[in-house]
Amino acid sequence: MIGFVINPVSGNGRGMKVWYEIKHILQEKNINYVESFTNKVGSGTKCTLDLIHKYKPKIIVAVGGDGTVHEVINGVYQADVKNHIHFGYIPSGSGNDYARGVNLPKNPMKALDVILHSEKRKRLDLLKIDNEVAVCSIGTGLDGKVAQITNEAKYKKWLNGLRLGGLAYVISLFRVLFSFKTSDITLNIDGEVKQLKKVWFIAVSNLPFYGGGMLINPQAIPDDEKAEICIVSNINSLELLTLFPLVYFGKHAKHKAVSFLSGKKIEYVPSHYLTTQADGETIKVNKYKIDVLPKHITIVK
Ligand SMILES: Nc1ncnc2c1ncn2[C@@H]1O[C@H](COP(=O)(O)OP(=O)(O)OP(=O)(O)O)[C@@H](O)[C@H]1O
Repeated sequence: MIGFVINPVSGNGRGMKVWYEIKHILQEKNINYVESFTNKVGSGTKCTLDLIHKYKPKIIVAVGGDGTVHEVINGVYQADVKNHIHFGYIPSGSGNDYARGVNLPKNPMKALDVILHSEKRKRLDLLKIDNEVAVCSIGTGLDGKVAQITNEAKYKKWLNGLRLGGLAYVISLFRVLFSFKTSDITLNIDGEVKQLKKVWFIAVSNLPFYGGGMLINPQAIPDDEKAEICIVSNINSLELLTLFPLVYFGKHAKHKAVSFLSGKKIEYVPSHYLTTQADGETIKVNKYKIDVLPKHITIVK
């Protein structure tokens, strides 16, 4: 049996249209499936847990955007089924950082084909912070604030409808950049401590992309049992603006304000509270402590 968790409002309503097309094919092919619809922010995790407990599906599929991927993966994580239930994905959002990062088709019908016919599986690491996991990235600072503003913004909806979801992050960046307060941070990676000054953000990645197509950590590999970390610090807002377009091409690496690190246990203490995003969803954090969970989820490829 295959379990589908559908976010009907993803991609400004595209999720529901995609689901109708998929459902039609599933019925035509006599595939054994169950469905569950998300009804508010965060409900994808509960939908996933309910489907797993009731039906024990072999594959659980998220139909939505990166936020839905995040919620369903958290459901699989909380159900503690490790690699016994496999994760599939049908994109109907607009960010597509997960699909891009693991090389899945962005076309929903081609993605369904993979779920129905592919025997290929891959085990991915996850990033854990407090009791939450992320599959793409966890970012603290400016990117967390940009994600928060974007998720609350009306323009995200209509830009998603035009499949220009990435542009919403650009608009939000301009909205927060000049009022954002950088932070001094004590960073501990696998026991090695660094003092960082005037940090804009720390982006911890399992997959290379975030924010709807920015190649923030080009070296990130999702099954190497470590995270890649990009830190931007010690520049002013105008310099940051010139750096920003380079991130889309992964060309920010040579800039003096950018440093890359990697590790398995990452802990940081900022001088003031900073907003955090996990896979683009704003999360509340008690402790800025990220652990890499090696090969913790199996995906359909
Ligand atoms: N029925 C619902 N009503 C309102 N919000 C919902 C509903 N179901 C899910 N959500 C929330 O919608 C948000 C966005 O979901 P998702 O990321 O899947 O779509 P998207 O934003 O269109 O895609 P992307 O993130 O790839 O651009 C998530 O925070 C999710 O919790």
